[in-house]
Amino acid sequence: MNPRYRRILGWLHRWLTLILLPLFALIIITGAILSLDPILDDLRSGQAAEAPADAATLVRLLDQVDPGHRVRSVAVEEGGVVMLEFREQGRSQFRSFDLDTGEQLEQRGEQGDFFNIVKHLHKDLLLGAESVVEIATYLMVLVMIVGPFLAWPRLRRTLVGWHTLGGWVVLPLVLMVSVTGILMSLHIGTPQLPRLHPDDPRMGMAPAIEAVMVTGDLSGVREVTRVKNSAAAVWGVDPVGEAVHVVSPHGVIRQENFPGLVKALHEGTWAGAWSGMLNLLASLALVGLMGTGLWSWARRIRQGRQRSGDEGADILVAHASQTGTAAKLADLTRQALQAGGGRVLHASVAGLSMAELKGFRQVFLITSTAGDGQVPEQARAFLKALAGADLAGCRFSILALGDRSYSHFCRGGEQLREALLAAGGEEVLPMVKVDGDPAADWRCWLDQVAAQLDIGLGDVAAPQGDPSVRLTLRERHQLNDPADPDTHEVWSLRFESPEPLAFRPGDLLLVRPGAGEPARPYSIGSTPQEDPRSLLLTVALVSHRQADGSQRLGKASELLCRQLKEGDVLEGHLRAHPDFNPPEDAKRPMIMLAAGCGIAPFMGFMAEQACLRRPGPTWLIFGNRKRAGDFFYGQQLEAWHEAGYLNRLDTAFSRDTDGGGYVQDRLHAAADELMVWALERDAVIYVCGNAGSLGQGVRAALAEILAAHEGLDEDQAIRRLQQWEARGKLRMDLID
Ligand SMILES: Cc1cc2nc3c(=O)[nH]c(=O)nc-3n(C[C@H](O)[C@H](O)[C@H](O)COP(=O)(O)O)c2cc1C
Repeated sequence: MNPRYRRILGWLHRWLTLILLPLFALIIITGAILSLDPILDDLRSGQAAEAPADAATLVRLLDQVDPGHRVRSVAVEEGGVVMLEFREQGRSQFRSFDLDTGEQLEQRGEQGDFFNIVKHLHKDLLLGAESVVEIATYLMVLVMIVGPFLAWPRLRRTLVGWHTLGGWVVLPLVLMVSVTGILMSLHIGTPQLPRLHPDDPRMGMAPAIEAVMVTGDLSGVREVTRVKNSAAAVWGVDPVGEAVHVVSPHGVIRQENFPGLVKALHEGTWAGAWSGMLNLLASLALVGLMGTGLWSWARRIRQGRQRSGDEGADILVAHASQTGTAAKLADLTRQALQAGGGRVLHASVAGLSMAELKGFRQVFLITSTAGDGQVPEQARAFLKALAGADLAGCRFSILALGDRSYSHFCRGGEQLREALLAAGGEEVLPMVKVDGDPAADWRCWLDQVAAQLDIGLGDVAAPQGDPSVRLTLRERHQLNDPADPDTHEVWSLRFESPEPLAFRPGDLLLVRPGAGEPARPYSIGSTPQEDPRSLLLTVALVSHRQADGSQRLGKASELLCRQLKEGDVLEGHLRAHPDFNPPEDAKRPMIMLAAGCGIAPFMGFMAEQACLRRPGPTWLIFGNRKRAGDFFYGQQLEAWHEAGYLNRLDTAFSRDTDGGGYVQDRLHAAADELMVWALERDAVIYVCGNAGSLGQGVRAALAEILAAHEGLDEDQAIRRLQQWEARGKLRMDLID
């Protein structure tokens, strides 16, 4: 379906239910209670007699036992027994009598008033507001009809899966109950009753039967019930056959169709207890559908909002981090300030709105610099939003992490500072720039922060530095086809450490190609679960075209791909990258989107998956140029797929005819499935590859798919993605 229409329908389905929830719930729950009436009726009445009672004998019995005309209903049962319902002090009393002798046989009490009150609540909210109930019922039917347009029924063991399948299965039943309610309110399919007045005297049961005997030649009676307070319906046999006569002070009308299929369907009386149970089932199904729908909606909102810290905090510690250092320091800052008595919230800038920023007494921002003097990927949208923002009154301080060996030292921090000042923010502490290991500078800055806030510090945990490692190159092989000039030169390298290492797949090995050279991070694509001494790297040879047309190779990648020989030793540092490790919850599904050497960390994710037999499902979309020339680790990936460790494997080879295009094209092609994984199963989406092509393409594709699926406009979808990023549901490890 056209995404726009689907968006509108999804919006209607959700918001009508949310807005009218109390009304819907009241109508449905009272309906469920009322559907118990025919069930209880069936249980409390004995077997209906095959032969009707002689009308004259029944009148005689009624005259004898009900001279005051207090009986509300009469039912003729097997064995010459007549059950009469008396009304006494607002309660129903059921008494059975022998038809011939008039002797009383049995007596039972019943909460008659209860059903009456519930019925009125159901019909007019006890306020005479019939039209409100009618309109709510129309809208409820609209919500029901829209449901099936939003998703096909498929067996999926998720909350929304059950909601969708359940909605399809019970649709005819719930429509029957609600549409018949509407028809009744429109008097369609209901019998023509005599015109009754509110002050009409109430017809006694015996006079009603007598009236039908006179006008309709009634011979036998099966049942007499009350109609609209004053009239009575006499069910019996006349010369034409089985008949119902409605008797009022205005006369007798023989009914062909009483109470009519519509009413019988709505009230569940067309097949006694069975039809009542069907109606009860419909009501319970509606309660279940509302419950599952609301729960999944609330869960999605929660998914987007999670942050760590205090509710109603007045101090914000925000981070903008590429490889996790700033995030770790920001969390330690939060802990220290909280322990000192501050009410502190820690969040990534990715999920922060401008309005929110102004709500804090003070904002402390820890940011690193990435790429070639850029803000980290997760801060790009934030930086853009600052451009048009009014942050007058927002008091901020920045700790900028960096490395002097890069040409734009701490440029990321500088850019954010300039943008905050331009938006009217007030800088409280002068910006501190950190070169390399941030532990000591951060500790000094933290003291300044505490002094500025005038709060003490609790126990301050020292941030762990990056441990150094000595690795021996054991094996290196080229992943792309060297004979194909269309492919990039990419190598797979296996290193060995003399002692076991503590790391996780997705952590980084920092490699400094020479003294004074900046360190370059490489994702680790192996798992200590398989071998804690072994590190797998996937490295693309970087080459820049210089002004004179010659090629210059990236120093770190040249060292790894060309200069290092098998058996050579490499010194480096291990850096934890908690934002890009497999999810802590082993059952949580992972969606891995990789382009080119972006496959690097996922080899480790998958190795761990296979080693630990992790139960969470996995889905990899790998993109490159040519299947024949650069399907990196293709055999291994297919083997994992066949063995069931990789549940779904999609490929996109952009230069092959029918190769599947780009990763984002595969996302669009599998949009429905993607939403099931992301929204219903709460999968984590990992993206690794080039920032420009893969990063932007995937971001745009996810926003479009989310917008169409969730009924969001473009801005809302982008904001939702930012929230996903802020809480680690969408994790990007991109290279400029
Ligand atoms: C790929 C890469 C590019 C970097 N570019 C710069 C830079 O241009 N200027 C700078 O001062 N620091 C640069 N750094 C250093 C980081 O800002 C620094 O290591 C910081 O502690 C990382 O923090 P994070 O883990 O929170 O991203 C770069 C680091 C990496 C890995």
